[in-house]
Amino acid sequence: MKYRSQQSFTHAQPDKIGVLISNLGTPEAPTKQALRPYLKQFLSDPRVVEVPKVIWWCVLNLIILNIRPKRSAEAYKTVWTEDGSPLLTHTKRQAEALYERLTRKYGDDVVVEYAMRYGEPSVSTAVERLLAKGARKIVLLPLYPQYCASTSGSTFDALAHDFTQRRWLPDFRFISHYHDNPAYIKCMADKIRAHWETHGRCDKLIFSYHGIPKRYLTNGDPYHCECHKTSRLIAEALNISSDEYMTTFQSRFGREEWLRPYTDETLKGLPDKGVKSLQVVCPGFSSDCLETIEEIGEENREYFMEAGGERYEYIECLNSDDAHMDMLCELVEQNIQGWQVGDNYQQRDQLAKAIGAEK
Ligand SMILES: C=CC1=C(C)c2cc3[nH]c(cc4nc(cc5[nH]c(cc1n2)c(C)c5CCC(=O)O)C(CCC(=O)O)=C4C)c(C)c3C=C
Ligand SMILES: [Fe+2]
Ligand SMILES: [Fe+2]
Repeated sequence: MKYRSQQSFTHAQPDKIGVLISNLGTPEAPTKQALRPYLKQFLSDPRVVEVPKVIWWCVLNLIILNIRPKRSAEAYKTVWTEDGSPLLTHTKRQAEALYERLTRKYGDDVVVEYAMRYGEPSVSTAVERLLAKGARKIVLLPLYPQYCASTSGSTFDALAHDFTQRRWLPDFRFISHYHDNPAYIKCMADKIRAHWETHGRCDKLIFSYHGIPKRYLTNGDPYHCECHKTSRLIAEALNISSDEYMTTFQSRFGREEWLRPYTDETLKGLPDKGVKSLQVVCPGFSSDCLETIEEIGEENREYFMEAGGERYEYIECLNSDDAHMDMLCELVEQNIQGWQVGDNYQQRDQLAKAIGAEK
């Protein structure tokens, strides 16, 4: 059979709403062996690396996959916990917290799953779980506040690809971004304000976002603009002026030019300009992960202090903070408007009886 059927379907099954949250993905373990397949899957995605296929196949397989897994494994070792990868742990907790909130309001008419775009549980695994639980309407929420084709777009591709092999397509909704959602901006501003209340203020606040090749911006990706808009809105909510904060881009990969200013170069240069104390926050990451804990929390701290900085504080991501989970729950609710839960059940059951096809 070319198309997979809905194995679990019976006429007596009410329609449920399936909420699928996702994040980038992470290796199975902080080892060279586990990094290789993870990086291969990730960096083979044409949404991530937009380079002609044959050229990129050679670069990836002959160079990068022979060097990078060892280096990345060392970095992952520094953030790995007893529960595993921080990104996976936070995403799991977020799914649980979201489920708790949604079931409080909608009972068992709503089911929640989480997925990793690269690695496990994959988008297909999560979809299978949602369908098995009776989801007939699916809302996909990639946990990237700012839209980028390489992240949010790629997650959409994975979902769409999964359904190319299924007979029965549910109703879909896709939350492509929430970079200027007032509740998200408030969460970020409150998190920073709470940090100020316990630690006081520094000379500057740095908003550091994951970078992308500059070429993607010039080819029309809205990511750069959305990052700047997020920073501006958070700054407005905090009532700080444009000389009290900066937007920078981190995690450069490869040789081509990425979005500027680069976080590492900026931090190395600030002490000479008289900026001796910094607070750094990463509004583009909904969960702490390698790129925030190790790169911002450790590596960039060293750059700044070695260049003459005196005080450096990293402000954690929203993770599964109550305020963040309330905000994400509200976002999901806004996007399931008009979907009546369990609505088709009775009609379908009556129809099935009428045609004698009851199961
Ligand atoms: C938040 C949005 C992200 C964008 C945009 C993004 C783009 C992007 N990333 C790479 C290459 C790598 N990224 C890696 C890790 C990583 N990236 C994101 C998020 C975005 N990436 C996260 C959340 C993580 C951390 C995952 C974790 O397990 O904690 C890595 C792997 C680590 C390493 O070897 O450095 C690579 C490689 C490219 C090329 C890219 C281009 C658009
Ligand atoms: Fe990345
Ligand atoms: Fe990094």
